[in-house]
Amino acid sequence: NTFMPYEFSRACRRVSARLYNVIFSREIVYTVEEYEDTQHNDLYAAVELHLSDLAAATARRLRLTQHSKAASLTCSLAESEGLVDVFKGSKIHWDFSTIEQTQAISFSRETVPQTRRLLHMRIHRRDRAKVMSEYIPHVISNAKALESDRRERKLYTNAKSTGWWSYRKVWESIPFQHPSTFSTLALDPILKQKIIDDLTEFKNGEQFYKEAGRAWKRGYLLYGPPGTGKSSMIACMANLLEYDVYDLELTEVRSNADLRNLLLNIGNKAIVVIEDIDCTLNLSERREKRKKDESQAQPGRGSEDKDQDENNKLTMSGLLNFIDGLWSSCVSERIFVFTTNHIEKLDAALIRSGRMDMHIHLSFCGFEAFKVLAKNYLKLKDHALFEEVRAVMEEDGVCMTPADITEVLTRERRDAEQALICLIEGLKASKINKKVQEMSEQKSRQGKESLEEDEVTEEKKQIEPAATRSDESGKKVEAEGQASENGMPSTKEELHAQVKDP
Ligand SMILES: Nc1ncnc2c1ncn2[C@@H]1O[C@H](COP(=O)(O)OP(=O)(O)OP(=O)(O)O)[C@@H](O)[C@H]1O
Ligand SMILES: [Mg+2]
Repeated sequence: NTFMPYEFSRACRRVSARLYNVIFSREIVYTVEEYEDTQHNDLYAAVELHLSDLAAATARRLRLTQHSKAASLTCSLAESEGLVDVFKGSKIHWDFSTIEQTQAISFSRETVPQTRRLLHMRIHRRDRAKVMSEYIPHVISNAKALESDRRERKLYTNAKSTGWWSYRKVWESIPFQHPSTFSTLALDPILKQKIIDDLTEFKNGEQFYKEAGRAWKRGYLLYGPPGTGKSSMIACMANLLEYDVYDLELTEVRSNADLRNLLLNIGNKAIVVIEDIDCTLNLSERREKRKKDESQAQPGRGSEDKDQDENNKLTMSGLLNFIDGLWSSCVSERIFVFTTNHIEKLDAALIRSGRMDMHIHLSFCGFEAFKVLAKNYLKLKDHALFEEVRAVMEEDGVCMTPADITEVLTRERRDAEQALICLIEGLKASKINKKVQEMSEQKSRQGKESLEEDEVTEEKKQIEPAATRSDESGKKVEAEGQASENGMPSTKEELHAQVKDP
């Protein structure tokens, strides 16, 4: 410093370093800094995540981090530590370093940390093009995949919409931790495989949907009696695809605008669920009820608000647009699942292909499905009583839902044989119950018909002269006599007695 001014020595160093690089070194060094000005550099986070596993396996000094939202730990290189990543035959050297900043001045609201973190990538000159065009995109996509694996999945439900102030937070969430997976789901193996294949194809189908010009979304309608595993299957889907679940409670949605707002706040990689759609879909009835409630609550409100009410309603077309309108295509990788116990009650427009692409019927437990339950609940792969279970299950009229069966197996799980005996008894009883139910339904149907006949006769009585009337009533008594001679039991006890002792 005494003999050579600082500026001159710095210029000399620069020139000599450049000359050395040009003449001798074949390396190129890229630096990825955590913050560029005050902006967080996404590439830094991607590289750190990409190198995490490699660092854990090869580096000797590491930093361990647990982010509040991440499910697992992240390993990263410690100060001055390095590693070598190999990509398509090229070696990529990564080193980590930090620079202590004496002062961090920030004019924006974001604060810049005092320590600047840097990752240096050293590559051979000949690999420059390959690294830029292939390696860096590979690092980014790998980091994305890792991030979705590691992040904690959420179960969202729509908050009650009470007015404009609730727009800011339309979904409330808790961590999604349902243990149901396709290996624990009792279902016919062929159907199960078909569903898994369909879901996997959907997840990997970004290119296909783009080329076909379709929005990257798919709809599943799950229908069947209560307790056949519809809700469980949604959990299985979420666990297989690693998507968040948005459980949409339609009864809390006031208008189409609210519904659209909810839709816009759903991220990608999401399963949007509407449970028991047949119960929540009676939109017109619900609307009337709400209007009535509101007018009761505010008696001053009169017809001048009618027009406004018309605009503030949830309609079927609003729901159809929610599923496949233009707005629904804004975010990709989304699955819609509706469940119902009564598919016949649903509007054909709602369940047409394109909205509900796959209709999945979940029904009573078959033998193959039972084997899955026996394995999960009793740890049994085979047993001497299995054949008897199969025989009873295949008998006509035997029907137990997986939920009923899991109840028996849970109760008797300490003694597997006892559990199977109870199950066989339960299956046999279900047959009797079903017959009793059918017969009582038949009887109530007949009762209704005869009531209608009575009404017709009553009307006739009023029209026809008295002489004819006596004839008709005579015939009717005769007909009733025949019905009881046919042996139709009149009380429930009689029905039971007949079924047990035919
Ligand atoms: N297919 C199945 N495999 C394994 N367990 C099942 C299955 N179906 C039902 N269960 C068990 O029964 C319970 C109830 O099932 P679930 O809630 O999935 O039925 P659901 O079809 O959604 O009924 P609902 O129509 O009443 O909503 C679950 O907690 C699960 O333990
Ligand atoms: Mg359910």
